[in-house]
Amino acid sequence: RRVRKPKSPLADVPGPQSDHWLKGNFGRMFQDGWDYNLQLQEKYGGVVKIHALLGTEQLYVSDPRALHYVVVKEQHIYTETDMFIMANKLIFGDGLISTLGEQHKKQRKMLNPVFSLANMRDLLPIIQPIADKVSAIFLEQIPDGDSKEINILPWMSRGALEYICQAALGYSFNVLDPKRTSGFGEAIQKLAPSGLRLIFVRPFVPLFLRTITSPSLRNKFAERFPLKAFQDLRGVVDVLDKGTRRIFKEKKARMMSSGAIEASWVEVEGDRKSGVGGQDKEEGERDLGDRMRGRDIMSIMLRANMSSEESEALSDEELLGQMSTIIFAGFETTSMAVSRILYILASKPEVQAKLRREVRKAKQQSGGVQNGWENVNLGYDELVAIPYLDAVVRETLRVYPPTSLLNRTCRKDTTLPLASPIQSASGTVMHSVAVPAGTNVIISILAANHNKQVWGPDADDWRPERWLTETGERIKFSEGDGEEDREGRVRYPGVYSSMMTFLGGGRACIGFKFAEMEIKQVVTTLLSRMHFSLPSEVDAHGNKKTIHWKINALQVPVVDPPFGDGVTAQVPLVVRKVKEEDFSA
Ligand code: HEM
Repeated sequence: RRVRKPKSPLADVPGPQSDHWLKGNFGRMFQDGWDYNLQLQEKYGGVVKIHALLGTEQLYVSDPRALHYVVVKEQHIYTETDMFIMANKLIFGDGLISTLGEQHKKQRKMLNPVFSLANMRDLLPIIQPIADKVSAIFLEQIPDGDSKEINILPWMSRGALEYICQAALGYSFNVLDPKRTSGFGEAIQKLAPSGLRLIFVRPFVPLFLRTITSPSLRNKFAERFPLKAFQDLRGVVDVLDKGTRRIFKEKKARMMSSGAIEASWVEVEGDRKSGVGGQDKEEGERDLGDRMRGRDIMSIMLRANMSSEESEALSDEELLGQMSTIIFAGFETTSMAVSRILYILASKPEVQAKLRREVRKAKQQSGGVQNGWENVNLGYDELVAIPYLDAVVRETLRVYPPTSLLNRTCRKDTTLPLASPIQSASGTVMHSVAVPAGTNVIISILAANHNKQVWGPDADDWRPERWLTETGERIKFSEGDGEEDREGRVRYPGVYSSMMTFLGGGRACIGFKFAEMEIKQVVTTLLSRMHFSLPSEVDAHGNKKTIHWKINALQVPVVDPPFGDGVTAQVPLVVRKVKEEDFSA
């Protein structure tokens, strides 16, 4: 007699057939998967059954009410996957992205105020010179009265790294000067590629490490693990760990010796006064102690921790874990967003001109234009108050979210209610989906941000005006709960405006205000001085040089053959000094 295979608990959830015995549907989803991801939602609805690695089944979720359950209402049931937590612990130590439950909550409680508006206002003028430096690097390369094609991607990436290192650690690692970059700066730049190469093997690596309970034995195994990407990553992590530990020790010692924990900032005079650091400093590294005056995230965090109740304070290991976590989380995401905005502006000259006009107006109104309006540095409130800039940034982050897919594991049998019913595989109408414990859930930020029922029939179009009233004011949006609002529209539980780019709930992006501030500062600085356009090169067969944005695990912009190899990440744009006509194109 033939033994019947037991029916899968997800059997009735609609979804595509598997494409491959090993990769399931992951090949199409994670490699240049833009169309595939959007079609999944269009064809099957807000909850889709997909085939993951080795024939396992997962849920692919973009319905607003279902996502409200996953990230807010039942976030304790849908936790980060074991592999994610384990791999992050190995890489970053005890930071926010490596902890769960009460420990994670305690860390968030300590860290949320560190990213307050007041701290952002304080940080902005300190990091303005970075945008000025990037702008100077571009201008130096352009011959007088001419233009030049520049691959902006590495500069956006180096700029974002400098931003996050200065803001997080109060240190410069000179990454904008490739000849003098410190070992620490180089290590972080390698972190993203080796981390990404590991995405496909990550599910298996920690699985076997997890079975080893002794930490020292686990380390021994990790040391000998025969995979180059894994070993590269370990080398990078080692440099990161040593660097952050050293800086942490210096700051803590300074703070203890100054005894000014309660002060709004601690006056530090670098190595001279504290007598720590200095001797260990690496080539190409600069302590910004005097300029930062304790306003960097690590110092703010240390002060907050020292003055909090013992039961609420974090251990030194937990504080340290936050530093590499914040640097990693805030680096490639932001640089990809700025690159995407500049690419869009290059392809839409009329939008670029309008934005430049708005920026000029804001800078002129801000005053102090004796040295030229383009050199005026806007304060935090002035910068975030430019409605069109805000609309361009938000619309880019909505249509092209830098992280498009996230993973969770459901820990207890439960049910996902839906805002929009779906048709089951057997043809019935489903208003909710039963989710058995152990099911992996993919949160599709991309599909959520393109949901036509929420964003309208033109959801796929990049249209900044959707964020503005007819008179150009900013429309006010509130956080959603997956229910209908008074106008009958369902909203997502994103940190703001129904947008899932920064997620929502207890594990939402803690650095979203910082990210938006940085993006806006870089864009306004560059746009005030330069004009960007797409490459116009054409080969003998009439093929035009084009940039193609692949959606893999992260976004990867490449140049299609014959001009590029279709693999190497790059964004070549034609750059020249701004002219009067560039305000009215
Ligand atoms: C455009 C830029 C950014 C985007 C799109 C973005 C997006 C996200 C998303 C989707 C998550 C949730 C990840 C998950 O739960 O698996 C997240 C978490 C996080 N982000 Fe961001 N992020 C950005 C910039 C930043 C910056 C600049 C910082 C730091 C200054 C930062 C720090 C973090 C941290 C620490 C977490 C972990 C939060 C937690 O688990 O409690 N991010 N981010």
